[in-house]
Amino acid sequence: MFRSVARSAAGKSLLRRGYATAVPERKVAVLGAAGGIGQPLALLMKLNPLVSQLALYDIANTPGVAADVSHINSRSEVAGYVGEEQLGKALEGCDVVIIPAGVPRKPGMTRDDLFNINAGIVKGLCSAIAKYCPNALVNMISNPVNSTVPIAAEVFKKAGTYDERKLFGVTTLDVVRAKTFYAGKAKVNVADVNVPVVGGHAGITILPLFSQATPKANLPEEDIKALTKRTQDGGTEVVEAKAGKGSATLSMAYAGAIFADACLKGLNGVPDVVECSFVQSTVTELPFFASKVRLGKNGVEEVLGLGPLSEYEKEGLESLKPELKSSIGKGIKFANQN
Ligand SMILES: NC(=O)C1=CN([C@@H]2O[C@H](COP(=O)(O)OP(=O)(O)OC[C@H]3O[C@@H](n4cnc5c(N)ncnc54)[C@H](O)[C@@H]3O)[C@@H](O)[C@H]2O)C=CC1
Ligand SMILES: O=C([O-])CC(=O)C(=O)O
Repeated sequence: MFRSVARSAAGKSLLRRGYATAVPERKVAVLGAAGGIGQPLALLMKLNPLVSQLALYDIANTPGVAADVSHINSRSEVAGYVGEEQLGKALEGCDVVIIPAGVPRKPGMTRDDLFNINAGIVKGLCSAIAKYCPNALVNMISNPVNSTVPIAAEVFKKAGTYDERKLFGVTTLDVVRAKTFYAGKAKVNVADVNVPVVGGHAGITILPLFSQATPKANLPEEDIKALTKRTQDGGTEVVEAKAGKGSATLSMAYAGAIFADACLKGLNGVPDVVECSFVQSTVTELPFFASKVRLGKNGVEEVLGLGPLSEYEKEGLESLKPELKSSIGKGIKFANQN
C-alpha cells in the first residue's frame, strides 16, 4: 500500500532528507517492548518516519509503554498488545518484526547461559511469526544470537515459511562499538568511521576487521589487538558496570533502530543499503555467519564476502569457527527436539 505524502509537510521533510517520493505504509512490531531494550527501541522506532504502524508487544506492561510513546507527534500510529492471546493481532501485516524478548545476562554469565530460557521464548515467538506474518523481515536481538537465529530458521522451515533472505541476527551493536573504540584510539571523527564486524555475536566469535577500517590510521598491532578485545568484550563491560541490573539496553536500542531502519530502506527500494548481520551464509563453511549484507526489497539481496584479512584476523577467523559451529548446532538441535 503506497500513500503519496509528497504534498504534506511530513512528505516534504522526508523528500528533503532523501527518502523516496512516495513513502509506503510500513508496520513494525517490537516483541519484548516493555523491556530494557524494548522501551527505548519503541521510542526510536516511533521517531522513524518510515514507520506508519508500530505494534508494541510484551507479556506484561505494554499498555503503559504504548500509551506513553503514542503521544509523540510523529508519523506512526502506536498500539500496545499484552499476553499471548494478543500476539497474532500485533503481528498481522508486519513488514519488520524486531525481537528483544528474553532474559539478559548478569555478571559472570556468558550469553550461552541464557539459552535455556531464551530458546523457548524465541521458538514460541517465531511460530507465531510463521503463522501471522510469514513474509516479515525478522530482526533477532535475543541472546544467544549465535543460537537463536538458527532456532528461528528451523521453526520457519518446519512451518514451510523459511526465506533465508528475511532472517537477521542483529550484530549492529558490535559495529557501533568497533566504530566508537576505533575513533577514540585513531583520533578521527567517529561520524566518518566504518569498520566491518564479522563472525557471530559472543566473545571471540565477534571479529572486527580493523584492517579494513576507514579512515585509515595505521595503528600499531598492539592497539589493534586491544581494540579487538574491547569490541569482543563490549557486552561484558556493560554487564559488569550494571552490576546485576542487566546488559546493554540504550546502545542496543540505538543499534537495533539503525538496523531496522536499514531493513525498511531496503524494502522501500533505497539503493546500496549495506549493514553487517548474522545471516544464512556461504562466506565460510558455517551455515550462518555475520558479514556485510546488501539489503533490498526482499531482505538480503547479497551477502558480501570478507575482503582481504590481516594475518591476525585470519587467525581470529579460524579460532572462532569451532565455538560458532557448536552454538549454531545447539540451536538447530533444540528446535528439532522440542
Ligand atoms: N543482539 C545484541 O547485540 C544484544 C542482545 N541483547 C539481548 O536482548 C534480550 C533482552 O534484553 P533486555 O531488554 O535488557 O531484557 P529485559 O529483561 O529488560 O526485557 C526483556 C523483555 O522481554 C519480555 N518477554 C519475556 N518473555 C517474552 C515473551 N514470550 N514474549 C514477549 N516478551 C517477552 C519481558 O517481559 C521483558 O519486558 C536479552 O536476551 C539480551 O541478552 C542485549 C543487548 C545486545
Ligand atoms: O552482553 C550481553 O549479554 C548483551 C549483548 O549481547 C551485548 O551487549 O553485546
